[in-house]
Amino acid sequence: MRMTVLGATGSIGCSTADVMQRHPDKFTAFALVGHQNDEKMLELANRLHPEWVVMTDADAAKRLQGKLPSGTRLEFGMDAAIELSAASETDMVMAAMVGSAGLPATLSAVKAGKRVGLANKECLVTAGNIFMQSARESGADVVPVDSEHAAVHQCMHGHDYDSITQVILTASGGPFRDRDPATLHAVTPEEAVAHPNWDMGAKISVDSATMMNKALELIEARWLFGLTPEKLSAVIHPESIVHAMVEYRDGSVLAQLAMPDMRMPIAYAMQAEPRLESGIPWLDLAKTGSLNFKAVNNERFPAMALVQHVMRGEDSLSIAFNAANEVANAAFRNRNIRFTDVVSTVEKVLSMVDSAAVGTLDEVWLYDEQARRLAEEVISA
Ligand SMILES: NC(=O)C1=CN([C@@H]2O[C@H](COP(=O)(O)OP(=O)(O)OC[C@H]3O[C@@H](n4cnc5c(N)ncnc54)[C@H](OP(=O)(O)O)[C@@H]3O)[C@@H](O)[C@H]2O)C=CC1
Ligand SMILES: CC(=O)[C@@H](O)[C@H](O)COP(=O)(O)O
Ligand SMILES: [Mn+2]
Repeated sequence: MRMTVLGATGSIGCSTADVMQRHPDKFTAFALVGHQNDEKMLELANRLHPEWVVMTDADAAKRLQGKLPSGTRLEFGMDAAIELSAASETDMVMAAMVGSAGLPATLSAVKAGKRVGLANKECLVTAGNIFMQSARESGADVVPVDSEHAAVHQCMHGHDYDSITQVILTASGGPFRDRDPATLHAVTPEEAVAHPNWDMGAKISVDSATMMNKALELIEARWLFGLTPEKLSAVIHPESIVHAMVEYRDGSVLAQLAMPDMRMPIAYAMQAEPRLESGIPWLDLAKTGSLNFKAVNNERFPAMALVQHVMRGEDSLSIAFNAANEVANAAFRNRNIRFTDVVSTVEKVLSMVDSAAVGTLDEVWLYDEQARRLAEEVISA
């Protein structure tokens, strides 16, 4: 299988490279796409010998000139990523850019009917309807990579879809799960990115701390599995060993368990059957001891209350929810706002946006830009 990896230089991209290298007989790199991290890209190119390297940032591409292994060609810009994602030489695209910036190249792969491993949840939150409709039209196989959604996929496989009564995503609760809410305004970006169980990029780590991640994942599940909000819920599970559960009409609940390491869902997306060796540590439940669960407290995590409103509204709300969060999350990481301002900024932006149906990509970008502008205004007010 010839792979194009979008976001190759990131956390998911590097875990994908690890799985590819474990199975050189099955996977080769057609194209690796990064943004600014030319040093990481050089290391990956020397390991995987792709036919193409693309840096969406032109300066980063310049820094790579003359350094890539022979046989690897260099391009720059998002258009090159869009083109290579749809190229006939690409069999599978791993969609692991961060944010709605990843939508154009991922959608290009979907429209070209590729197998798409979807880590980039922001694509579905921003344009779920258009994205899934495009997949139905092209025959693209969209396979979840997000750990909870990969778990749901496994718990649904071979079972009657109409018998599903509830899909339950687990949430670690992030680094501030047990912290006094009165102290949350003072937490630092360093504390927020220190996830207790997963080693991830900075943006998603902050999303886990605010629980925006779980809110985005409920919307992601809605589109991936075609479920109404009533059939979707989340439960706190501090150990991140059970990734999701699917409850059936007869009261049976199927769960998927694995150690928290993204190479497992990545390997499953790359080849579900027969299963691939992924390199993750074996789960030893006797060593783990106990698995704990408790209800999500929406007062501690207001993002989880907001998403209920968003899921029951039209798609403009979902676009604004994501875009405002991207702006506020970055502002927090840049120390321009406090941690507690992240979700309150999203809430304020939502209160300024009409709930309207969205039918085209042009409309998607209009709502996305409007919400970004509003979020900047809220932050600088
Ligand atoms: N990490 C994880 O365990 C999980 C991640 N996900 C999702 O996967 C996606 C990637 O997450 P993660 O790997 O953690 O993120 P990282 O921050 O580690 O990596 C992000 C990748 O996107 C690239 N990138 C950043 N900005 C842009 C841009 N404007 N245009 C094009 N490319 C860009 C980066 O390039 P560069 O570094 O070269 O600048 C990098 O390759 C996110 O949507 C996240 O929610 C989902 C489940 C788990
Ligand atoms: C690994 C993965 O899929 C992340 O989305 C992870 O779930 C984040 O953990 P929490 O959002 O549950 O803290
Ligand atoms: Mn997840």
